[in-house]
Amino acid sequence: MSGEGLRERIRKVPEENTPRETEDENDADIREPIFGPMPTFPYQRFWTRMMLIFGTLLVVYFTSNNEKVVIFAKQNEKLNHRRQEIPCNKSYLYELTNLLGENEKVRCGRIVMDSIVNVQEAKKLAEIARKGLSLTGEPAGGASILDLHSGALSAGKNFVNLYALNVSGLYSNEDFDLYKTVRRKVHEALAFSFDLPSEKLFLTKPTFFSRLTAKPPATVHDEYWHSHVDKETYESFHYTSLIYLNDFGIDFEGGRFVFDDPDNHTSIIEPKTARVLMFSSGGENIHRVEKVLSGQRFAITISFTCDKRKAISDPSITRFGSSKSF
Ligand SMILES: O=C(O)CCC(=O)C(=O)O
Ligand SMILES: [Fe+2]
Repeated sequence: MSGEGLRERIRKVPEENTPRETEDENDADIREPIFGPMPTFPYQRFWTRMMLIFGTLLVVYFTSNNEKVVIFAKQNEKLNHRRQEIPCNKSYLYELTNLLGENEKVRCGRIVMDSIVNVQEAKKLAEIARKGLSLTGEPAGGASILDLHSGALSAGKNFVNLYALNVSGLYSNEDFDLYKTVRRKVHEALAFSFDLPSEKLFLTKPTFFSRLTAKPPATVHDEYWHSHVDKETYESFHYTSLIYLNDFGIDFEGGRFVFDDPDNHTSIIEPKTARVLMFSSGGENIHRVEKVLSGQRFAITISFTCDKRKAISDPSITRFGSSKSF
């Protein structure tokens, strides 16, 4: 077909009152395909629609917030040693390498161990916490703490010094011995798990019992549910350990421990009596505690540093003889 002829046909004006669609159809009739007929395949319409739907689903998947929740340790399971190794935050790694020397490999991550502290020990620790915390009356709400090292004890919006209260017979020698025994076990387990010589790890402050309730907190400092990095909150921390002293889902509702990881991923630890959670305290372990919805949640935070200058010693009953302020 000559080019002249083709132009002539395209120029052909449709008849008056002919609807637009018809016009196109007419055009299609007149225009002969230059490259031959369009290829077709069986069920073409079906497959085209399927591809459209699939494409839409893909777009929705990649633009949605893609939340992923993993229960790292369930309340009803007993874990010997569950670990997750993660890369250390840069500044944390730098600080630890400076303190430990190039020969020590700094390892970061999280570990849950349900068998290094026994249930009986955890129950005794819970009793120590309850007795001390009850001295200042009904829970004010939010988080209350008792620090046997400094004597700091929550009292409403303030703290009082437990050792200045002169409460005779509150604790026995055995209570302090138990505290030390448990601290040593955690110290050894932590050093072993993070591949560090235990003499390069020191107890540091603050190390404290906590009680969390569903009541509104007395001050913003008692709002325990905010995401944070322990190294930023408590400067001397390099490794954090927590021993849970009662049970999620039995003694209290809510109050699960949550690691907030990149890409909207969260990893959850459900508290259970005698469960030990240990983790590196740098920016690789952003975490929070969910709000307690009912009941009272008890735990003890035992913290460790690799900086000898920040070391503290175990608490002792002799402090009851003195009223030194904290
Ligand atoms: O009680 C817990 O499970 C964690 C508390 C905590 O993150 C903290 O005291 O820094
Ligand atoms: Fe924390």
